[in-house]
Order: sequence, then C-alpha cells, then structure tokens
Amino acid sequence: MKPITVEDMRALEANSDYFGVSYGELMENAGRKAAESIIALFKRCNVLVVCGTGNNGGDGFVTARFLREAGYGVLIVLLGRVGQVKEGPALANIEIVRGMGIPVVESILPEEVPKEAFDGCDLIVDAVLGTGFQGTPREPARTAIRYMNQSPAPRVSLDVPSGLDAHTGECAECVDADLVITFYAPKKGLDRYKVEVVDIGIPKKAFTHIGPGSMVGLRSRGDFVEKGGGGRLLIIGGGPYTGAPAMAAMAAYRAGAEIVTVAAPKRAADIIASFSPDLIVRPLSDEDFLVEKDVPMLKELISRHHAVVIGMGLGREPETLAAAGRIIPLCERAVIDADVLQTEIPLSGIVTPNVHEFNRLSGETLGPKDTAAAEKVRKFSAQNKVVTLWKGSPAVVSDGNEVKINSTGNPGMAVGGTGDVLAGITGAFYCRNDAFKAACAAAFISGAAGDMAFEDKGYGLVATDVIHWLPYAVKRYRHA
Ligand SMILES: NC(=O)C1=CN([C@@H]2O[C@H](COP(=O)(O)OP(=O)(O)OC[C@H]3O[C@@H](n4cnc5c(N)ncnc54)[C@H](O)[C@@H]3O)[C@@H](O)[C@H]2O)[C@H](O)CC1
Ligand SMILES: [K+]
Repeated sequence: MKPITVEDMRALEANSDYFGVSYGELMENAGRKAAESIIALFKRCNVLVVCGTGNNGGDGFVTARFLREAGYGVLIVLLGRVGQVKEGPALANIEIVRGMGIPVVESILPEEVPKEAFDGCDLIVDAVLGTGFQGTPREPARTAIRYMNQSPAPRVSLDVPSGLDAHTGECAECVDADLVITFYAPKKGLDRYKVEVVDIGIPKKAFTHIGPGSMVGLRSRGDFVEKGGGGRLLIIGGGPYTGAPAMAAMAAYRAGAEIVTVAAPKRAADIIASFSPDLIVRPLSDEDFLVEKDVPMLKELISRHHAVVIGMGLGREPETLAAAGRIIPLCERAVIDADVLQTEIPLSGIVTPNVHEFNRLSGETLGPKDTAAAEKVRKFSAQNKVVTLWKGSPAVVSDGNEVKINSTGNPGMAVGGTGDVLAGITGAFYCRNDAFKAACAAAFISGAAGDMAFEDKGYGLVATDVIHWLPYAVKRYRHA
C-alpha cells in the first residue's frame, strides 16, 4: 500500500467521525487490533506500555486494557501528567485503565522516567508519539526513546515508531521497533521496518462522500499573515444581471478570500458597487454586456489575482461568449460558471454546471437525483481535463479520476443565487488550493451553510442567508 500522508489520514478520521464511526471507536479499534496482534506474537508476559499524552498514547491505553484482560502483566509509563492527556478518547481511556487498577507511572522530567521498568519487562509497547509528532523529540519523550532502545525487550510501536516524523518519513532519533502496527495504511518512512497494517473500521462513506475531511488542510485567509495571502479573486460577471456577481463576490469574502474584485460592464458595475462597500468593482467598457474590447483590461486584472470566476450574470450575447472564449485561456485558475458554460467555450480549471448546463455541455440527459451522475461527471471531467462540480442533489465532484458525492445541502437551497454563492466559494478556495480540493471543500461548506440557513429559515431561505451562515460553517468544520 502507498503511504498515506498525515493530512489525508486526518481527513479520513474527520470523515469517519462525521459519517458515524467516532474518533473514540477508531481508537478502540486501533488498540484492540494492536493487542490482538501482540497476543498472537508474544505469549503472556510482563508488558511495559509507554504512552504519550496525545491520541497515540490513547491507542496505548486501549492496547494496555486488552492485554490486561488477556492476562498479561501491564505497567503504563505516562510521559506527562494524567491531567495533560488530550481531551476526548485518550483522556477517557486513561481514566478507564486507572479504574481497572492498571498502574500508571507519571513522568514529566527525564530523571523521573523509570529506567528499571524498561530493563525489567518482557515486551515494550511504544505509544509515545504518532502522526502528531514533528521535528525532534523533546523531553521526556527523548529519554523514553533511548530507554526503549537500550532495553533487551522487543519493541512494538503503534502507528509509527516514536520519533519518526510521519510528514517526512525522517527520523533523527526514533524507536528501533521490531514491529510497527500501523492503522489503516502505512505512513512515510516505515519501509525499513517490519510493518503490520490493521484496519480500524473507517466507514466506506468516509472515502466516497465529501465530509469535514475536505476542510482538513484547506489553506485560506487564516493561514497567511501577509495581506492578500488569503487569496485575491477576480469575478468577471454581470451585464444583463447584477445580483449574481455580487452574491458570488460576497460569498467569496465570507469563505476566506482576502481581496475580491468584480469586473463588470459599466452600467452593471455601478449597480454592483452599490450592493456593498466590501466590493471592489472595476467597470469595463460602457456597453450593456461584456465585449471583446474589454479583453485587454481584463488581461491586466487577471494577472493581479490568484483565481478568476467567470460567468454569472454575463448573459449570452454572441460577442460576450466570444470575449469569454478569449479570456478563459488567459486564466491559470478559472472557475467557469453559468452563462459561459457553452459547448463552444474552451473549458479549464473548475466548471460548476447545474444539471441543465451539464446536459447541454456533455450531451447527457441526467436528472438532478440521477444515480448515474457520478460516472457521467467523472467521464466528462476526464475527457475535458477539468474538475467538475456538478450541482445535482447531491452534488458530485470529480477530477476525472476520483469522484466524491457531497453530503450537505437541502431542497431549501433550490432558490436563485445559491449557484452564484457556490461558484464564489469555489473561487475563494481555488486561490490557494488545488482544483479538486477547492471544489470538494466548496461543495461541502456551501451545503453546510445552506443547512444552517435551512435550520434558521426553512424554505424561506434565500441565497444571501447562505452567505450569512458561511463563516459559521467554516468555523465549525475548519480543522486546525
Ligand atoms: N490513524 C487513525 O485513524 C487513528 C489514529 N489515532 C492515533 O492518533 C495518533 C495521532 O494523535 P495526535 O494526538 O495527533 O498526536 P500524537 O499522539 O501522535 O503526538 C502528539 C503528542 O506528542 C507531543 N509532541 C508533538 N511533537 C513533539 C516533539 N517534538 N517532542 C515531544 N513531544 C511532541 C504533543 O504535545 C502531543 O502530546 C496517530 O498516530 C494514531 O496513533 C487514533 O487514536 C486512532 C485512529
Ligand atoms: K508510536
């Protein structure tokens, strides 16, 4: 199996918790499976379980419990105080093992780590550091790693040998594990160890559906200190219509873009600017719709933004479509939406068709709930080398290889403007993330905000309510 990155592992865990198998159950499964492997390999003996204060330590507490119940002698050395153990399943499990009377020796300082326990046991379980570790081991982990390596007892590491940085596979000073029992999939740097991969019961939906995992590792405004780091987005829209680009722009701000510029034909620009002082509006030529003579100015604007959203409210005048056909190839990161989703337009980046627009583009005849949508969207994405965010119910996202089904949203969102909001969010995320990640996260968070809006207003919700709830949805699902 290919090693899984720490970020992808965290995303799977977040989806697992969201789709029904909680972090606690994952830890229980991890610890139980580790104990079963150990019991199969080592007859009853005295086991030292060395635990950190994070979830890797949590796995150690569960492993200790199962070994004790199987008649093994168990001693836990905790590298910290019980009060420092991570909130959640790890803390719950240290309380359980203490309640069972399993001795727990707390060591804060290096000199408090009981070397005699390492030398006097028959087997060591290393549950000090897992995928949450980076850099070089600080004390007392460092001393514990040394004592484990100096002990004559065999060493079994949980998930990764403590001291191995699973982000890079590097290991300055790590446990010389005789066996690594790793969860769900190998991590980077395990190729030089004897490894056993154990399944911990992550549900299928965690892989097939878009959940909070789509927000794990999403780079947005909060991650950047320099101004404009959160992403500069250009929205090319408006003409016959003015609300659509304004909604897309406001949604982009609420999703974390730092600068959002709306470029629209003069008359529309003046109206859009009146919607909100937040909007930076650049009027194009004095025509009622986008025309080819606007291209030079747009070329300059495109070069000053990370991503472009083009389409909503432009209308379908032949000259507008011709101009769009010249503009899109100028964009490194384009979200192509609504009016310009026409067969003669060159597609790239991310396309965000509703069901009708997709059928027009692909020649398919899908209905909004069509179960065949996933494969049709994947095929279309592969043929056109784009990421497609198909706005069915549920939404489907594909990059031509992977296909994900969205898990948020509700029928109340079938109201004008929610597509513009979704395209704005997609553009905001696309400024700083790859296309597939941006589209998945946008589908998820737009639907999550829409669910909050539905909770609040039922079928009376309108697109601006989704914009209102966006920051709350981002805050709720934004994994640090
Ligand atoms: N993969 C799964 O589905 C499951 C994984 N689990 C286990 O959880 C760990 C990851 O846990 P996490 O809380 O993120 O971090 P760790 O326990 O690995 O380590 C954090 C712990 O270590 C301290 N720390 C961080 N850096 C250093 C350092 N340089 N020196 C010393 N100490 C450091 C930090 O302060 C924390 O206390 C994963 O590996 C699995 O074992 C789930 O429990 C089960 C499902
Ligand atoms: K470990």
